[in-house]
Amino acid sequence: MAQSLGRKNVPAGSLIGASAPDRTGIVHLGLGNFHRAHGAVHTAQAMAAAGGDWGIRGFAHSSDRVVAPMRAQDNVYSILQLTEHGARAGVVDVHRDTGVAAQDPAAVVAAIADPAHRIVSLTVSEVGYTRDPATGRLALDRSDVAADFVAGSAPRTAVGMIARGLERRAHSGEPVAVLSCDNLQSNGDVTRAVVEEFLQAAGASDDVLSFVATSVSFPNGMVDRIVPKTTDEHAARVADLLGVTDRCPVPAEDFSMWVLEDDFAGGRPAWEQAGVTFSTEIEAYEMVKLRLLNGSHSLIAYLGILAGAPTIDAAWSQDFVREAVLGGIAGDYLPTFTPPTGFDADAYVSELDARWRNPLIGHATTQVGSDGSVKLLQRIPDAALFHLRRGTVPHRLALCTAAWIACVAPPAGFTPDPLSSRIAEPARERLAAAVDGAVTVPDHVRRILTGGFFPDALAEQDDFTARVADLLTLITRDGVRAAAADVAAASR
Ligand SMILES: NC(=O)c1ccc[n+]([C@@H]2O[C@H](COP(=O)([O-])OP(=O)(O)OC[C@H]3O[C@@H](n4cnc5c(N)ncnc54)[C@H](O)[C@@H]3O)[C@@H](O)[C@H]2O)c1
Ligand SMILES: O=P(O)(O)OC[C@@H](O)[C@@H](O)[C@H](O)[C@H](O)CO
Repeated sequence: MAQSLGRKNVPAGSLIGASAPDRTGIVHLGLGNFHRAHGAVHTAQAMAAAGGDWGIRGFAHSSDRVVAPMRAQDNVYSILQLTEHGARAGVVDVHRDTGVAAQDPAAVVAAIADPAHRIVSLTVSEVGYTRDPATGRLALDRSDVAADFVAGSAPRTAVGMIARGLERRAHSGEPVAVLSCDNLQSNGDVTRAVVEEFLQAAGASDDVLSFVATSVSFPNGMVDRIVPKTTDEHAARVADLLGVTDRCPVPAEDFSMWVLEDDFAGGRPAWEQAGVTFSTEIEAYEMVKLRLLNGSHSLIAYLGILAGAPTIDAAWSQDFVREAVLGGIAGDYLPTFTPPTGFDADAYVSELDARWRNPLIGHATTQVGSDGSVKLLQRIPDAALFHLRRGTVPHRLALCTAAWIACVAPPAGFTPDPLSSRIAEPARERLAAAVDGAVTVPDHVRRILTGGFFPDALAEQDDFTARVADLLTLITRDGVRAAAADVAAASR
């Protein structure tokens, strides 16, 4: 049996970038697969190029699924890079300490307050920002959020932990950047807004509010690397390639992109020497990523799930999925924003084609389709409103919405493919309550679209509601291919 991976057992030539020094300069919340394959890798490469005390103190939110195996192997792990031409593996050694936030929230607060830490980075998922879907503001009425307002209580939400950490840090006044690496439009601005809303609701002092306003930066950024969940096959592949056993490897595509606003109040690693782009056009990059990639990803996932496709590449190989997605990119998404300077849409779409086609990635449609009630808010309403306000209906955005409803809140009498039961949807119970007693598909759809799951501005658009209802009717009566065919015909 192969030896276990550990700091003293890193196979020769396999280290990605540099090992971090013992001093930590970054606190990371959301120690999952994406951070380990993205921010951590770019940081290891930046330290190889220019040094720096940028070791990472990483916290998972509530489970020790990643932390326990990482600790057992000195917090090193491997990246299994999966390309169409084969796989290769490398080892990352930048986490100097790991923990579970829910088990020790005081440690998170203390780490954020510690002046040695100059960046607090986040991959807490779209759900972790605890926002109200209808308003986009911090959901003050949620019980977990409200519980965190109580002075002296141990915070449970990510926003509560960040706010309490900054409140304590205000004593030293040391500047720090809070860096969201989640798939949210204007992710830095959103993070600042929810943290400041928290502090105001919790009665923070003017000194604290002023410290956060002037000495804490919240850079916006676009993050991109497809990083699926780890399977036993990935671990076996790593053992073959590296000759050691890794209990928590991370599979990833070889593509990686990170575009950041250069606004780091406490300094930053030399990421510009490690493949990261610094730009003043972040919003445009976010639009490209969140709409063309993520929005399309959701459509591929829900159409695929309804057609019984377990992975993105299996769904993407079906003509009706490709036609709907490519039509959506050209007709529903590209007209809605001005891309960054020099952006080549054809090249970008060709690259997406290759990335989605990659058979080694095995990205589960149900992973991409999970948390749709929160993820779709980034991917559908603003783009849909762009068209609806000009008097046209964005058919593929309506199709994505109908397919999501068919998967997670199916109308009475319709049973979606069994794959749909593997979708983690935090709003499942609230959706079921909203549609309880609905007698027709249009009534079912209206209850969801006006039930606080989407912004009011979209809920008011009767044409959109009607089109979603038409398409959901087709999905339930004639199948998902018939609905996609109807969209194709309507878009000609
Ligand atoms: N996986 C990808 O391909 C990818 C690509 C780009 C961006 N992202 C961003 O990274 C996020 C995480 O993806 P991942 O692949 O690491 O997932 P993951 O399941 O491996 O990790 C998710 C992390 O988020 C934390 N988390 C989950 N719910 C939370 C909550 N309510 N509050 C606070 N923390 C919470 C968990 O503790 C975990 O550490 C995504 O939601 C997305 O915003 C992921
Ligand atoms: O991150 P997830 O797994 O919650 O959602 C899957 C995708 O839509 C998305 O994460 C993409 O894989 C990613 O954004 C690519 O950069």
